Amino acid sequence: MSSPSSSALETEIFQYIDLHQSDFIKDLKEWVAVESDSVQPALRKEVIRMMALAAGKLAALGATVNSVNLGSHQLPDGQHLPLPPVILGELGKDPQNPTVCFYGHVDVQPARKEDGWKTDPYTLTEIDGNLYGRGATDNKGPVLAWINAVETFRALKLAIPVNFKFIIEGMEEAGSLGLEKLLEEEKQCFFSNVDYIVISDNLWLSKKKPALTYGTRGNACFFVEVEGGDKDLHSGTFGGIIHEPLTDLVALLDSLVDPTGHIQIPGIYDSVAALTEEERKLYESIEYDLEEHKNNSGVKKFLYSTKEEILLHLWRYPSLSIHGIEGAFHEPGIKTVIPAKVIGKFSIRQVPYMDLSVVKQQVEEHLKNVFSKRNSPNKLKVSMPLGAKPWVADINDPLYKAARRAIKTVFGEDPDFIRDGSTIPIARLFQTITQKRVIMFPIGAADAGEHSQNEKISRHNYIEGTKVFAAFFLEISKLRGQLRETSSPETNN
Ligand SMILES: C[C@H](N)C(=O)N[C@@H](Cc1c[nH]cn1)C(=O)O
Ligand SMILES: [Zn+2]
Ligand SMILES: [Zn+2]
Repeated sequence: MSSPSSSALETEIFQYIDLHQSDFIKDLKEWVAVESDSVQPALRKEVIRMMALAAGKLAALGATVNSVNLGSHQLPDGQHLPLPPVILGELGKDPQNPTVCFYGHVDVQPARKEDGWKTDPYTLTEIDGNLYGRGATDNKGPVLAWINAVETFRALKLAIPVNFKFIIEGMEEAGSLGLEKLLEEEKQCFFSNVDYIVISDNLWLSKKKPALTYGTRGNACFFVEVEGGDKDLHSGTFGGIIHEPLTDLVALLDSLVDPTGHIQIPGIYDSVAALTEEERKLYESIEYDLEEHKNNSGVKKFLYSTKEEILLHLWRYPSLSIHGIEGAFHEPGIKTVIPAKVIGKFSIRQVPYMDLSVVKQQVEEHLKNVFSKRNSPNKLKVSMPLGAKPWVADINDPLYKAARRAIKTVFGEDPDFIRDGSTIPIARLFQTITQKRVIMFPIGAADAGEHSQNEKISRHNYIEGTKVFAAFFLEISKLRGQLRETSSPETNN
């Protein structure tokens, strides 16, 4: 065991991390090579293979690993698919030490080279200090950064100042299927001695300035199905004499949001929390480069032109996005067909205090109303296959202070305290079911390209991210006593 003074200890740890960069990148390359896409059923076996790889990595670290079988789930076509196991890992059981549980996911969004990737999405490739590959930031890189930090303590034979627990899943991108039930089952067991849950699955607001996240939006995902006859038809033979399902669907989708981004569903904004003066001030002090964000997105113009309006509309107002149409012809070239059945897919990112069941009812009523005015004989079906609630934390929590100090040590500046427009479905459930406080500690930069082509993590963010987690462990150990004294989390809306 080595017991140098705190800053000497940090130096020793950071030097080790710098010297082992290539090993850490090699591990990320191995993980990115697995096409663990949880969205496409045909790739489920790859997700399961990825879970085994992650379990092996934790076991090699010395952790006790339990891969919990979650059974199977049914797809809309009736097919049953096995759910990947959830990994529950544990390392260290010193009752004097705080216990921190890290949550992450190792499934990814779909990616194909033909979508416009510069490099093969499943071959981690370094170009100009950036490591390109699907899952590099979302979320394999951050999961490995946490593991690398633990590994560093072990390799240096340092006393680890915290007990670790890990919960790693493989269905986050598909809505964390099966995880809620597991939390219910484990709240008195695996989670009973956990002091905090840490998630590193979102982004900074800037390319360079680190951030800590204290809120995310929820997401209500909808399918709207319009069905005509039982088969596709020739548009020359039937075009002009029938009510076309896709025409109905386009009208329905068009009724959802106006060109200014305002959602057209009656009542949808009724429960949105009013903006407080304190909040507005917080927004004013955040460093945010609108032009940089625009460049990251590749679009020419945003719907709003000031920093405050943009942040408000990303973080604390709802938004509606249309994602796709199943059943519509989408290949290159011409096909003069009238599809028999089409399913529109859209989602509403919701915020406190919107209620998911009310949102569902408002959407259904609105779509039925628009549809009824078309006098179409086609069949309309509306469903909400996924509903995740928003999450908000208290930035005065001691763990946020510890994270802030770790960031200052590694990056030399204080973080921005931000919210995030995206959703981590399990965050809110961790709070409500396990009654544990959750902190979001991102290491990905704003230009990481999550869910997009050419997703990446910079070498800098991956390596400094590993250091910041190691520094965080040391900061957490200084909180001894404070963690359990504070009250349990508020169940925010
Ligand atoms: C922020 C996180 N990395 C992420 O990408 N989450 C997804 C989760 C989700 C929400 N609805 C369906 N899946 C997201 O925000 O889209
Ligand atoms: Zn993610
Ligand atoms: Zn994602």
